[in-house]
Amino acid sequence: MPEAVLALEGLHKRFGALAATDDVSLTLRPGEIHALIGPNGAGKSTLIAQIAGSLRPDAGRVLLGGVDVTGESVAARARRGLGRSFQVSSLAEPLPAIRNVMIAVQALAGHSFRFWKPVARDPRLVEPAMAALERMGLGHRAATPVAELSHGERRALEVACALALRPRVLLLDEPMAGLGPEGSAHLTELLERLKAEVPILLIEHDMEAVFRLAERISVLVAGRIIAHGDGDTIRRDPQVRDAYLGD
Ligand SMILES: Nc1ncnc2c1ncn2[C@@H]1O[C@H](COP(=O)(O)OP(=O)(O)OP(=O)(O)O)[C@@H](O)[C@H]1O
Repeated sequence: MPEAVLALEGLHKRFGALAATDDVSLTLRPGEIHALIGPNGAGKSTLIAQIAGSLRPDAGRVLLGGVDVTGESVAARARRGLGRSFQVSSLAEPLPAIRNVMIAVQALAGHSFRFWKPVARDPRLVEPAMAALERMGLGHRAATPVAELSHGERRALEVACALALRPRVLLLDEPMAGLGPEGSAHLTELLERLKAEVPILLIEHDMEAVFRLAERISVLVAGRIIAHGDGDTIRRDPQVRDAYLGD
């Protein structure tokens, strides 16, 4: 079995008396989508914050490519290849799609871009930004301001911004949120193609997308993983039906 690109080992996080994360362990392997599902308040955001580095666990470890990053900052983890998209859009509305991706590329490259040539024409920014847009089916929308993109195109653009940082692991927080069935089906197709290149930890409420995309699913309820397995195992699990899926 290939080594996990991301591993969570026994993560605990308490807020006062509440165990928001209660001994959570999971792995993400190359080439897979591992979905994390669960009802509102289950602790998904708390868990993501511990993976990304904005929240320190009380106990347990986060490993990226086998390296313990539990004590590292958000920026240090991003430099190690942890890419993420956000539940709330962080795009610059008036700017063309490609400029948003270029800003992400520039952030990765840091200071090396100063005083070289106008940023807007710099091939070191334009080429990787265009490549990321094309991977998300947005090549033809490069020059379009974000404000004119559809909701589905914006979600795809957010993933393109994360991809431009050449992540080894992608953390996607509800990428289907607010998309209709058509938009969700389109993004599902794009993610299906993407997973061969970048393994994805997918936090998602859209169960059709989850069952279609995920090799493995972990179900989080009240801070604990109550079930883990492939789609069929999760669908049939009586505890999961009770706590989350219903009949
Ligand atoms: N900073 C905090 N201080 C105290 N309690 C918190 C804090 N952050 C989260 N919680 C609590 O921890 C629990 C888990 O919350 P969390 O936001 O992680 O769940 P979630 O699964 O992401 O929910 P949703 O799907 O609604 O976003 C909730 O009971 C929440 O009220």
